[in-house]
Amino acid sequence: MEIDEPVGDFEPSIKALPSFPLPSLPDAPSKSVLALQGLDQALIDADVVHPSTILPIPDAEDDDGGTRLSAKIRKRLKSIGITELFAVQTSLLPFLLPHDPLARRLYLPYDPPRDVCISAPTGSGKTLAYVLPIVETLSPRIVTRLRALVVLPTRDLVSQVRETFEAITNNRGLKIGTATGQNSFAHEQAQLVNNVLPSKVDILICTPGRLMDHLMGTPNFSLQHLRFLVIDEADRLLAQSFQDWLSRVLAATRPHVKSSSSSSSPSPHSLPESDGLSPAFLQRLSLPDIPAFQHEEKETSCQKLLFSATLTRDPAKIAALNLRDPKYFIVQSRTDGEELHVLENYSMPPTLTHMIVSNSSKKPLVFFHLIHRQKMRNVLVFTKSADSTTRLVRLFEFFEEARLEKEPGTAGEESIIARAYSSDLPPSERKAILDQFKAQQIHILICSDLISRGIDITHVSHVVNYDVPVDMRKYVHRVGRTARAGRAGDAWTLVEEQEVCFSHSMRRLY
Ligand SMILES: Nc1ncnc2c1ncn2[C@@H]1O[C@H](COP(=O)(O)OP(=O)(O)OP(=O)(O)O)[C@@H](O)[C@H]1O
Repeated sequence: MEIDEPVGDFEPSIKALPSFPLPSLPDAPSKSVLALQGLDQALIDADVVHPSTILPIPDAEDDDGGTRLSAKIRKRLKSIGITELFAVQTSLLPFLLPHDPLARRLYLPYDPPRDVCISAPTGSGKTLAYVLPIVETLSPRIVTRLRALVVLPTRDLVSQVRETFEAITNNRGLKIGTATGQNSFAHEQAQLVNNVLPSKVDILICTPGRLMDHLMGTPNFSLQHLRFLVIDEADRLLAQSFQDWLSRVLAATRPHVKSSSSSSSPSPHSLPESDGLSPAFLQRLSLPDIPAFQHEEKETSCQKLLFSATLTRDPAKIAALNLRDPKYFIVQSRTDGEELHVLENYSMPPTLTHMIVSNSSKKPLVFFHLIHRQKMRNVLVFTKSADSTTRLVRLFEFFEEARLEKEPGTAGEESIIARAYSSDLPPSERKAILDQFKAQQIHILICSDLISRGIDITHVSHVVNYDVPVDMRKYVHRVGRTARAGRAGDAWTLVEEQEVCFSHSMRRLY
């Protein structure tokens, strides 16, 4: 008989003993939870945008369609063939161009703007994502001050970004300058400042080395009015020291209040006499008659915008930037609950990638065969150095000559033209070669990593990694020269037998 079973009218006198659950291990945290541990909260709170997101730009004058762009800029975009905003632009524009006109002011000393980090695939339109808000915000300015500084790793990228700014401003209104060291220092100084007009440009696009030269050696060159500091290809620039360029630039955007006991005067170039002072820099003046100046805390209005397809997640490097309440945007496809994927991997366009294994002595022939077999034109080829670039061009020309001479049925066929693009060439020749490649007079451009980042040549339909890139980051930027702005493209990697393991493990990490 069971002890708690009622017998007749009697209630059981003994109840069953309570039972306790058997001990068990707690559930292991999910991979995505583990991946988030130790990460910056801002990164965890990132807005993840799907790459296929677009926003049409309406034709009507009085309807911005949610783009937050003025009718003038929308008209300008249409005239250069841009009819919709890409994913990175749809998320960044509303953030940088708030509805409230007060929040779009040039100076926001009491309510400074949040900094922004953007990770989006190669060719996804990051340049316009910062050019448009900068032009919109600065256009109403009355006097010219240096208000937007765009830092890029190479001269080629500086001229490319300048072209984009010029296409949007249509060479009217805002003044755009560049500083890359391509012209003499005195010439650049004369373009940027003079004694009457402290700044002759509203927007400066530059490389970090030349920026440092001007910061230290150009009188009246000041960053006190900066409203935007853009660091494009941020991971590469953050890895470069250049006389500690980043901390010096950041220091130049911030006022350092002079202590009343200090008798030292500011350095000649840090506080231009003839320039009007920005509100935050007013704190540096000792004005005994107006004590309020010293008590009101004003922050610099400079908003930092960091862009890359391979944005660093290294907390130490990000901390060095001293970001203000940063907002992250990540353009990447994911399904719900795939945070791990989002946070651990690089953003890549849907480029088709292939791998061919060959031994090193046959590599030039395999490459030659690949070009002909696939009937490739508009090809960008990456080698490991300027030397290998020159060698490969010679070999290719030699094979091509032999083919046209000896192979039956090639009579009258046009030769395939390959050219080297390397740091050994003078800038004017490099530009001429790039222009010929853009005009499709050169079919194959063979280069080292010099143009693996940022360069936008729309018709590149194939990328060949003749030499395996040293890491995944380089791989992403190289193959990102094709399949840009939603176009088709493919990438090939020639892997030597002894590199197969390395190549596989590198791509598995991706
Ligand atoms: N909304 C748009 N509509 C059509 N084309 C666009 C749009 N936005 C950008 N593009 C074009 O897409 C191409 C790639 O843009 P961009 O060079 O800004 O890419 P990116 O994201 O900076 O790439 P990378 O990481 O390689 O530097 C350019 O030719 C640009 O003109």
